Amino acid sequence: MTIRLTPSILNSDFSDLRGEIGRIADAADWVHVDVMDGHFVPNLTLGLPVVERLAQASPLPLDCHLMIEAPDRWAPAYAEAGARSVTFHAEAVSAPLRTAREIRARGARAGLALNPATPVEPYAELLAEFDMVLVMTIEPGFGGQPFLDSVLPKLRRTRELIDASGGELWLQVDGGVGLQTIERVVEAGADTIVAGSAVYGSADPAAACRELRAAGEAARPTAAR
Ligand SMILES: O=C(CO)[C@H](O)[C@H](O)COP(=O)(O)O
Ligand SMILES: [Fe+2]
Repeated sequence: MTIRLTPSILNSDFSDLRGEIGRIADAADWVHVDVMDGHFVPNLTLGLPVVERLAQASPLPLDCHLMIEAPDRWAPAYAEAGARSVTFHAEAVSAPLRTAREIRARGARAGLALNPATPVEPYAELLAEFDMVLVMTIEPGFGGQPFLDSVLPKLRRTRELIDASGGELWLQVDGGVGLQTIERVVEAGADTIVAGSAVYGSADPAAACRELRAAGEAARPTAAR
């Protein structure tokens, strides 16, 4: 298990997204793009036309986190727009298998996101259809919220289910992850780390990425090193 860093541009300068991604290009693995529709979450960010242009302009592959209603209808279009990973919420989707298959058929990785109060067990049998599970460690909608320790048992349980499935799924955490919390999530089994304000709240986002990666690698469970 290696640590993958997928910094979120949610709290970056939206008037210069290409430049903001450029600041982390040498220090991160992917860029996490938070798509919010003002309905599934009480915040509105950006949508398909912006993702399509970013996919062309970004030196890093796009990891799109869809916080939208009706992902059945919209998620495949994000794969077509060039996102290399498309994650939709379990709470919003009607047909998770069909939607995951439609994302994969368009050449992107398919992710399933779980809000803090959503259990993972009902999805255990579906994991083979996905490439990633995203465990939210805040209520989605806004960056800069405090990390919810209460989600850690579910994170551990998700790691167990992924290992038992024999699959190669990535386990992503999103929300309130920074130098103070990364050790906890990596010890609990996360291998793919979203960090928004911890990266773009820093004067040197690339240095913040390198520090986070070092702290994450140091916390990796011994057997995984
Ligand atoms: O999905 C999100 C919010 O819903 C963001 O990815 C997340 O909040 C990142 O920001 P921070 O690290 O500051 O919590
Ligand atoms: Fe996110």
